[in-house]
Amino acid sequence: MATYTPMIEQYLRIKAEAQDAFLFFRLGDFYEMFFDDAILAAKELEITLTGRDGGAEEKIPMCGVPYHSADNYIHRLIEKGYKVAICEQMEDPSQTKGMVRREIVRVITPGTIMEGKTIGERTNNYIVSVTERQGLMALAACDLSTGELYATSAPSNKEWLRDEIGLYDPAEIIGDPELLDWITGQAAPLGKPVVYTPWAKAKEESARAQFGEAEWIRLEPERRDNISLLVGYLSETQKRSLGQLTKITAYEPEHFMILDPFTRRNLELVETVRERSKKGSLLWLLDRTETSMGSRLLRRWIDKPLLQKSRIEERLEAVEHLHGAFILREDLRGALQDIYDLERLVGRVAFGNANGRDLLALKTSLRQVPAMKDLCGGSASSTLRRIASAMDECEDLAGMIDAAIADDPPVSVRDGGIIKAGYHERLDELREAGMNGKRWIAELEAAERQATGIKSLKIGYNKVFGYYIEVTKSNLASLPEGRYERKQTLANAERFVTPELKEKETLILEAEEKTVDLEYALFNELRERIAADIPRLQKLAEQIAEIDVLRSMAAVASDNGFVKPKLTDGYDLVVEQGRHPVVESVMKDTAFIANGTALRKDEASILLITGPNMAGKSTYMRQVALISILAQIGSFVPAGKAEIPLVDRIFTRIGAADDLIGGQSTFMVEMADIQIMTEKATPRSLIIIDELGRGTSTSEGMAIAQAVIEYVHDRIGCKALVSTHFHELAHLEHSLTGLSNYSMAVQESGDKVHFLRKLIPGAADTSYGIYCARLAGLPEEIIGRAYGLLIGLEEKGPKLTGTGAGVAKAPLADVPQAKEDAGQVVRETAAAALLTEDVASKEAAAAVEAVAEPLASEGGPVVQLSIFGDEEPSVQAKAAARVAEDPGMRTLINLIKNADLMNMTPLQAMQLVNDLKMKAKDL
Ligand SMILES: Nc1ncnc2c1ncn2[C@@H]1O[C@H](COP(=O)(O)OP(=O)(O)OP(=O)(O)O)[C@@H](O)[C@H]1O
Repeated sequence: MATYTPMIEQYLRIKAEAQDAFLFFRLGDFYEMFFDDAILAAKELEITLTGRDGGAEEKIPMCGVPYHSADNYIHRLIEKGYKVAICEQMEDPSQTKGMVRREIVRVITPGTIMEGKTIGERTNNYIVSVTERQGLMALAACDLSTGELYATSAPSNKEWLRDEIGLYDPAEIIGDPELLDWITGQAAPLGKPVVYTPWAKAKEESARAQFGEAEWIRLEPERRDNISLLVGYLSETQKRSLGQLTKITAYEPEHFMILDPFTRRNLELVETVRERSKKGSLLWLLDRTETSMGSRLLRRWIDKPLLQKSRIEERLEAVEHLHGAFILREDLRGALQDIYDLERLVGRVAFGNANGRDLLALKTSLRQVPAMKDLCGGSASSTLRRIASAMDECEDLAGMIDAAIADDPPVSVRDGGIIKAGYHERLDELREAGMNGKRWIAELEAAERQATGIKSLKIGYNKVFGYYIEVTKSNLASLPEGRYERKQTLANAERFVTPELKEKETLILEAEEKTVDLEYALFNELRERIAADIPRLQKLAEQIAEIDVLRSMAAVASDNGFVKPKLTDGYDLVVEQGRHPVVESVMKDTAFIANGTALRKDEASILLITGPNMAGKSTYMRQVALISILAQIGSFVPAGKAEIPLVDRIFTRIGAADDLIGGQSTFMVEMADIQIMTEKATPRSLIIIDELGRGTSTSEGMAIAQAVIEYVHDRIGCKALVSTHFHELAHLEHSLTGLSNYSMAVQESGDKVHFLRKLIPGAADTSYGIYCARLAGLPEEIIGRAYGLLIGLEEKGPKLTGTGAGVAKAPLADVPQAKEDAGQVVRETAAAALLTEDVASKEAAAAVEAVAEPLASEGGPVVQLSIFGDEEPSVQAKAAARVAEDPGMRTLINLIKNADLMNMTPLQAMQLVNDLKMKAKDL
């Protein structure tokens, strides 16, 4: 064991308390790091790694950052997902004999950081704690910088937990290790890198004291447990009062529409799928708020659309009035523009790091409240009047700040200049003494100049020598002997002091020191006084945010031609002239084509939408979901008219987010989503599936698509929009009474296709996939070849399926040649497979034939099996005969033959497809 110096021993003792954090160990004007911390920090922060003698033979790795610029380094580490423990000197080294006592004063973690650019102004920064006890899962989400704390719980269900966590987009998650393990293993698209800390130390008593007995006992036991844990973690890391946490906003999950993280991403509610930017999302379109608090609240509303009609209508009522009152909107905007981020200001007041400028910002904000209150109080909206009447103007607090804080206070609270003259008698006296002293010095300077005749003589001040008389070398001869004591020699001047100057200096410096100390004490007193009123300020911040959001929604509605939706308790969703709000807003040169939607219980609750690529299917389906969400957050909607039933959950299965999922195949993800949908959807849900079944072979994909659609129709009975490339599924309209075929209209002219973006009744018969490939700029050679292959395939298949019926219509000059080529390739491939020694290929080829034949003869489902064409029949027939002897093949054939399709449930059909696949694999 190495023996270290006492200081390194002290370091190691303290480091043991903060194993998972960088320990910033204060040594004079630096924070130093040692050992592994130093090696890693030097790399992460790109600072020099040095060594220090620490008593052992080898030097200890060390690096450090200056105390004054530490914040910058701390934020860089936090951004990279590390924690930083700040260890300060707890005693004045000049007054201490031996080693200075040091302690960790705060552990800064990604989820508890209060300031700096790590936390976006208009976004929350949450730490989430998760627990599970006796079949119940609980979650609490806390933003220390704003003082928000949300709590909820539900019967144990990991998907629920994942969805709920997704809403908060936390920077840090603490709690039960098993739950954390599961969450880390999830592919759920959490927005930013998350720090996970298993945590089991609860502080129930502190939590109870923090929120008060009345609030505490109202909470369910599992929520109490969870919050006790969170408070345990916060007090252990923050080591100070958490005065900004004044209330717990508990909520029941079933009061809000459920949107899983994939749906939120697919619908680009708060960020876009590709760039993950706010720009281009629904939030971006809706966010015309003036305050950061408003912006954060709007996001929470989008995250949690309401399910209670009365609450939605309350919001709609306010939006409607603001929509029609341009002047009121503008007046409110004017007032809101001068309101700072009250929530974060209050957070800093509670945390003890608010400065003079923060308090001035608080005062300026509070000064706007009376005008807002008047404007809302006098409006025609009962919702706005209700908010206004509950608003506390906090005039007393604004008055206190106004009386105390100077008009232009410095950033630091320790250097004086922060308190106004006239606020405190003793302070005024001390300032006067200081001023008098300075005046005396000015007079002395004039007198000395006169007495010595040296015009350039001046009296100056520095921290080391205090006040001095400075005389240039050329004038030294004019200085009388005796009275002047030499203190410092410069290149071309000498500095002196006199006894009377020293005496005055003591008086002046004493007065200045006392002034600064008193100012600091007075400032703290005021800050604490305001801290005692935090709940009032937080309530006010909420009301201002709400007005800001309602005003913003009205402005968006007015500028974008939205209308007020009619909410119903019924089933039917009927939209006339609906538009996709974001796509419409970014379209510059062309107009967005509006489309209606009618999903009715007794007519069509499922729309099966076919149509070419690029025709606008995804846009249309997303638009229906967004209109529902907008209506349920209390916003107007982009439509001519809309009747919206309350939707309890929106499921989306849209390919765009697939690239986010690591480790699982697109198809498996699709199936897992569908599985959750079949389990969780209710008749009040809305399902949106884009290109169902596309992740697997055409035949299986189509079978699954049909089975799923039937299940949604027969078992769930909810509203659904399904787009598909499988035009064959159009026949479902005959067997499913609640399904209607629709397609996106296109117009062909010459070899061009025009997308009309209009939803029309009836199914489409082509995909124009290759046409779209050409639009995307693929080389003509590939396009020509693809058309050729397609035509070759079409002519050879047992039945023409899916894509490409329209291809023949495209008059491409090189099609005949391409077709010829394609036929040749197909022939060669089939022949090669059968004639080589590759047994697997031969058998596969024959198996295809063998399976196809009985299916065709029994009129079973049509399968796209056109890869071999009908050349070389004798070779294939021989191979088929050989394979038919195989017992495995026979089982497979029998399975298909005996399948009673008419009496199968959709899930049984899926099971059958799966069994077939397994059996085929074994062959
Ligand atoms: N109603 C509309 N009015 C005007 N332009 C539209 C409309 N709908 C879609 N578009 C434009 O068409 C483009 C393609 O739309 P979308 O992605 O919805 O097509 P799609 O049919 O889903 O295609 P794919 O099957 O290839 O995904 C959009 O990016 C948008 O710019």
